[in-house]
Amino acid sequence: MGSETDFDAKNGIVDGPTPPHTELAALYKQSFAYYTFRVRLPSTLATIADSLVKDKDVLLATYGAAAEADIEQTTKEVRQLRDDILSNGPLLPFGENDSDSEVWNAFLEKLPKEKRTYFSVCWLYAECYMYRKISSIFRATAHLAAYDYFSQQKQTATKLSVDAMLAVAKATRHNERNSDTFRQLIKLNLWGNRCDLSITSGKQVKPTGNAFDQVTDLEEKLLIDGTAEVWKALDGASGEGIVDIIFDNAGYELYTDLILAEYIIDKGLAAKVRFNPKAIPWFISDVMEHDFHWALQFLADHPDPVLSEVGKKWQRLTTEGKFELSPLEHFWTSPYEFYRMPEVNPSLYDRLKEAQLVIFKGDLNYRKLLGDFSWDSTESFETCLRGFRPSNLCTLRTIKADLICGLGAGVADQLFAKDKEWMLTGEYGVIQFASK
Ligand SMILES: O=P(O)(O)OC[C@H]1O[C@](O)(CO)[C@@H](O)[C@@H]1O
Repeated sequence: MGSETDFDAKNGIVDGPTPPHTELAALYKQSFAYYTFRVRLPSTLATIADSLVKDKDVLLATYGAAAEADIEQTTKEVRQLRDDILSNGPLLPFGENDSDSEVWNAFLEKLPKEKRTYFSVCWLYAECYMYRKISSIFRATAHLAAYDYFSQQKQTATKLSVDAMLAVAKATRHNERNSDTFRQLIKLNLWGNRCDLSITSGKQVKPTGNAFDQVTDLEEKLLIDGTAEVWKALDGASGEGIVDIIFDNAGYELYTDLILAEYIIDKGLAAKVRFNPKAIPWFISDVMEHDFHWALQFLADHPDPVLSEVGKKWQRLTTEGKFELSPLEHFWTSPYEFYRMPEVNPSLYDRLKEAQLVIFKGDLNYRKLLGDFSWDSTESFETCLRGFRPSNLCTLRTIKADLICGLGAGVADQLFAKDKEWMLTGEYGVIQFASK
């Protein structure tokens, strides 16, 4: 690879920030997208390839000796993908016949030709493409097609969170139905989104300290607090309804999702909470179906009786259908912004319409709600949703990408004056609500 300057010149990189009211893209050198494609994602890919080499014996023991050639092939292809990104290669159609290939290929086909490379296309599309591409490398093999190459990292993250999980479990067994308790739990859930593995390119972060003290301490970092409206949407309803949670990360965040879901069921705020997992390994730590079941079993088997009781209770709620895993939807792992859901996946949109509240977790879901666009920071959330209003909806997001809306006048400027990287660290958060 040539020098940074050669790369930038060759690929028409613009030396500046993303202009206002523009699609985010790695094309802008001072954007987080540029750093993501130059540094973070190549590092994620290197970790996958290195782990395949390091874990070879374990993989052979699990998938059989015949998997050796697949391990070599996938290692090679993942490294190739890394090189393709570092040389701003093209986004090519998927060759295989998987259920979502057609949707992906139709999407790629509609992109203007000059925009079909990692650094020229919208950041959201390129990053989703990369995770879909990794999945297709493994799916094409005879023995590793079902292998979740992120599962070890997700399980380690869960194990590292046991102290925090136990403290939360002990503090939440005798909750009351009231807006104060709900406020604590929704904020606990919001700050749980700090623990995602993709912002750190896979480096583990152990949640420490008392989670409820943190909720209080972090109050000034919560830039928009729509909790009261969310509570109204739940408390004012019949209790017979459905709440959908569009999952983000496994580990501690998933645990706090389930703590909130348990409260919603136990306090009669809804009859069912439906969880929406990812169909393929996604952004390192996103929850897949097997992560959900693994987490419940991990808790149920835990030697600590409080955690074990929690795990068994959540398994029971799942058996009773009060916790429900929604059918897998490839839409969540497609490149589409959510405002395009009614056209691309009308049945999913209709399903979300059944809910009294839809909770979108995390930074990537926020990017998909807003459509990777440099909105004015004071633009209203409703405007930025571009008509996506299947039901009452809210977003619980710690800020890890350079886009936002709904802030008061001058707030973003003050934050930039304090720290020019304030949008990239997960230090700040928002709870934004839009009614149906
Ligand atoms: O797990 P989350 O909160 O969706 O965050 C996903 C990550 O993906 C990004 O949106 C892009 O890589 C980051 O900003 C963030 O680190």
